[in-house]
Amino acid sequence: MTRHFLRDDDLSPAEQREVLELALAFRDDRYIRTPLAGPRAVAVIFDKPTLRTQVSFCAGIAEMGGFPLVVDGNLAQIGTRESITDTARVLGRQVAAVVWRTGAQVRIEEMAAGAGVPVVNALTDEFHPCQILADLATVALHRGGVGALAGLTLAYVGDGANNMAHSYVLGGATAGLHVRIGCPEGFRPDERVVADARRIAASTGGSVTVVPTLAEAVTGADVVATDTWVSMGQEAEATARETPFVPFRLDEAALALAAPDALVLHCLPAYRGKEITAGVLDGPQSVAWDEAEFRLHAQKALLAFLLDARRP
Ligand SMILES: NC(=O)NCCC[C@H](N)C(=O)O
Repeated sequence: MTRHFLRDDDLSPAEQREVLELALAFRDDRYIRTPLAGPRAVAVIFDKPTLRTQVSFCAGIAEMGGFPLVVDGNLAQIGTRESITDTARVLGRQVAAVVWRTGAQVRIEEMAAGAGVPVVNALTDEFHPCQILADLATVALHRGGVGALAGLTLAYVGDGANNMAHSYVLGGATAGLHVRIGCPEGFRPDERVVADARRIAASTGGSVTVVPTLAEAVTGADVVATDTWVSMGQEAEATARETPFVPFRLDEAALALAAPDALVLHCLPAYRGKEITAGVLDGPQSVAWDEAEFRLHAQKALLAFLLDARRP
């Protein structure tokens, strides 16, 4: 059966652990698995800006023996020049897997339905599951392994309605984390995603709570995360998207509420002085640079898992 990674809960808790263990192993030895040797091509398509995601997928695919075929979404115009379904059928006959950064989640669902090869979500408006794998692997590295994740409290503050928040909710629940989202009213996560995550959390021992203040989210947390207040595609609303989030800025006073050794995550790009202060992002508790490195290891682990899962 062809496996896809369109949202965080496409991996079961056991599968997520397997991928995270492999991500840590790839950190120690970049060439332990080369499932794309041949080389086989992987299409890596971007309908939105990218730096980390493009570099980490391309470097990772190359390190696994494959060929990263970057497709500029502006040229391909998927869904406009050609239907998503027709594009999926064409790509599936030519490449080993499809990695796509696009807008609405339904677009990547349509791609997965027609491709016949693994499809990976490299960020949509709704989810950013590859980033959460990198985040979880980073926390595991600093907290004594994948087995140490369950039971930790992760606080995310800022835009609770964006892709990162949704993926923290789902992927965090899968890992058995207690996920606390601190966000303004009007920027809360999708209730359906929260409900799905709570169902998962019931089996992993995790939990999901959405709270209206930064302090309620961050106090005592083991991990504190934030993200831009203006996600890609929301640039026109940038001014309106500032005032409601100011009380949710991750600054030194906010971090002082967390556990004394709390780790700070930021998926980057970061806007110092907006959602996070320079002192926190560049400070001793920040693991944002390990997190950026783990995009590479985690995505290699994911691709290796998905490509293996296809073998009878
Ligand atoms: N490291 C990344 O891939 N960054 C993701 C940026 C997430 C942000 N919420 C956005 O959608 O623009």
